[in-house]
Amino acid sequence: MAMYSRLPGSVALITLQNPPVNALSAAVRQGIVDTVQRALKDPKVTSVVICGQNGKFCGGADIREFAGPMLGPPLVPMIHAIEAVDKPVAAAIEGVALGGGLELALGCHYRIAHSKALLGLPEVTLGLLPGAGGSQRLPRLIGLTAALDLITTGRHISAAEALKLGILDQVTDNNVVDQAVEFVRRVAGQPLDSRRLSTLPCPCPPDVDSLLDKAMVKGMEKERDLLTTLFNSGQARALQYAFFSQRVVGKWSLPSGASWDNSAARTISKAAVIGLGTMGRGIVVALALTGISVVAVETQEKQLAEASQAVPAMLQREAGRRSLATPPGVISFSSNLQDVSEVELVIEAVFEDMSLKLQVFRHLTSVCRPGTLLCSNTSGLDIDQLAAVTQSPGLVVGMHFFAPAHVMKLLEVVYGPRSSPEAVATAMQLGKRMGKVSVAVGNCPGFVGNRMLKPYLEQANFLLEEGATPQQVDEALEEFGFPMGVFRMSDLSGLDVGWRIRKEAGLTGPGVESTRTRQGRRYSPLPDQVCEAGRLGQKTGRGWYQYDGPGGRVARSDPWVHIFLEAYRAEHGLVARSIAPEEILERCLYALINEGFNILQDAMAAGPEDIDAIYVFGYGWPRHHGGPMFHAGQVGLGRILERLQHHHHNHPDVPHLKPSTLLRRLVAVGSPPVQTWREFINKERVHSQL
Ligand SMILES: CCC[C@H](O)CC(=O)SCCNC(=O)CCNC(=O)[C@H](O)C(C)(C)COP(=O)([O-])OP(=O)([O-])OC[C@H]1O[C@@H](n2cnc3c(N)ncnc32)[C@H](O)[C@@H]1OP(=O)([O-])[O-]
Repeated sequence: MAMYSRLPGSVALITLQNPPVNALSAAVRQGIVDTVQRALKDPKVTSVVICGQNGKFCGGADIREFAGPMLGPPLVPMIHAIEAVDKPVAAAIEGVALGGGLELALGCHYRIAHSKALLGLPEVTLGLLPGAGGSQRLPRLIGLTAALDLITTGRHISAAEALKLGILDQVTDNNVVDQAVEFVRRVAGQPLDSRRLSTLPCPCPPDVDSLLDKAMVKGMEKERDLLTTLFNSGQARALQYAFFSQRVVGKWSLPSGASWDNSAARTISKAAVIGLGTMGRGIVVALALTGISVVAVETQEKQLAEASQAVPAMLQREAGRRSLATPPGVISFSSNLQDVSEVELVIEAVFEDMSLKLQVFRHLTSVCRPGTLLCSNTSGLDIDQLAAVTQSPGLVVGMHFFAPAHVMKLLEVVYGPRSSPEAVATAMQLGKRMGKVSVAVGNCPGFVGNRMLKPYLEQANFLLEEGATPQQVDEALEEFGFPMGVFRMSDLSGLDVGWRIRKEAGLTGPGVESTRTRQGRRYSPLPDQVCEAGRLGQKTGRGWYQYDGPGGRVARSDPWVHIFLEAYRAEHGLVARSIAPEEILERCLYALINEGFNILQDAMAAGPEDIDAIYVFGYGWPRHHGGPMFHAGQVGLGRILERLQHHHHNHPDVPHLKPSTLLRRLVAVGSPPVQTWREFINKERVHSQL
């Protein structure tokens, strides 16, 4: 909707009304068309101001409408009509003017913004282009180079930057509507031709040839054709899904019925971090950046001395990167666990070893005030076991950060069977304050992300046994869109991490027989043998690849690995075959997706959006493929099921390839869209089908 009012002094005010961001829904567009007409017809009105309700100008086209048929007046002619009005029209921009919101403002003759407003054309992040004249008006206003930067990056810019670029006519710290009204009163009666951006020539740099000039003449038509193509593309659907899944996960719910809207979070102002290795340091920085006072504890003196040098430098760098003032003096370092007695929340980030973590939790529960939340940054250990040694098991949750913790956006908040809704709500809210995408997940080995990673890694190793090279596997995955294939990623994270976990699980180590079947299923000892050869990845300069030296970054193919793989295959009587990239993708990705279905079935994630957000924000899953579960829907659930059956038939000793019951059930009911799975799963659970 849009509200019309006449202000004293012949100014018409049009207020967009569509909470929370005044997106340009069909009703809003209709409202704008009607109210602009009214202002035009009213002879007493000499100028018009368009603003948005509740401190937000406009968040753009209504993304929720993209999935359905186009209803109501289209955006492009509506904006053209505003530009053609012969009374001055100004946009009063508060909060945001993004996408179609900025395009609407560019159709107005003047733009006045509040100093805190953000502007941008983020369509590219949704797989679209600024298709309501933005790709045409912005270059005409600020030149090709600056416009291309904004359109291709989709970045949000401050009002100050927008003023400098020439997008805005005025920036104010005061009431923006009042300023805009005063502005249009002042300019009423002045000629408007030079303010109609779509009619202006484009200020091109001298080296742009005449071809481009011609292209600009047909720009509006080209924009429309390209937008139509993009609207129908799978990538745009995936990117729009990713936008919403990021928001859906914030509305968490637990099987107990506790959820974001019925559980109160505590606001934390004082926290402690125990253990100042790589993860602990990152967590300290992430907390400090939100203005929380942090007691950073490390019992090993050498590590403490190093951390107290490194952490302030990290904090300063990260604050600079985010254009924030470094919060002064919020971190205190200590070697004494006793010093955490006054904090409201503790995050334990010691070495991933259950007995050590248990020891820390026993200590914490005796040192901390009653009511202190105790969190563990474990990447897969049992939260319930940790809770069991404390006085208040309800106040224990997992906070699984991803390295580097001050940079990576994902946070898995792990609830155990005894975690209280308040503890989950507090951890979720704290994550949000730290700028993370927090996802609530159940307590199972590896939680969600690492649990799904296991079958993925396993398939990659089996593919090496069967004839692939690490490069071939990585290339197939990188071609799909991962920034790094599985072997390059493993080299980066360190091969000893998984090795230690396999040793603890009794899968390898002294006394374990070196066969390719362990604990009743196919097992590849390849990664263990690479570690036994002292090759732990980038940190040792050798792993699945070779590097220039320890800590080297550039992966190069290593003849040692090829000789090693040949010898391994010969020893086990395996005949190498040529493996197509399609098989590599199917085996790695479908095994991972299948585990995703198992996780949904086990209620360890509330819905497919949770899994997809985890993979996009924590594991480099290409955003333009939406996430593993969304991708499954796009490939077709029937096809995924059929291929899993095929691979399981060929490898019956690999349980991860056995299609999950949930996948079968979804195919049986006609493969409904991913957005409906949550409801389907809940119903199936009620009827005990899962
Ligand atoms: C022909 C067309 C061409 C045109 O060029 C195409 C476009 O304009 S493409 C569009 C280009 N525009 C963009 O890409 C801007 C996308 N939006 C954003 O970047 C952020 O939402 C914004 C910065 C505006 C606010 O951030 P914040 O304060 O952290 O708040 P938040 O993020 O949590 O959102 C609050 C609620 O608003 C909802 N919602 C938001 N925007 C839209 C929308 N356009 N539509 C519908 N809904 C939208 C959001 O889902 C959430 O809903 P819920 O049910 O409460 O979960």
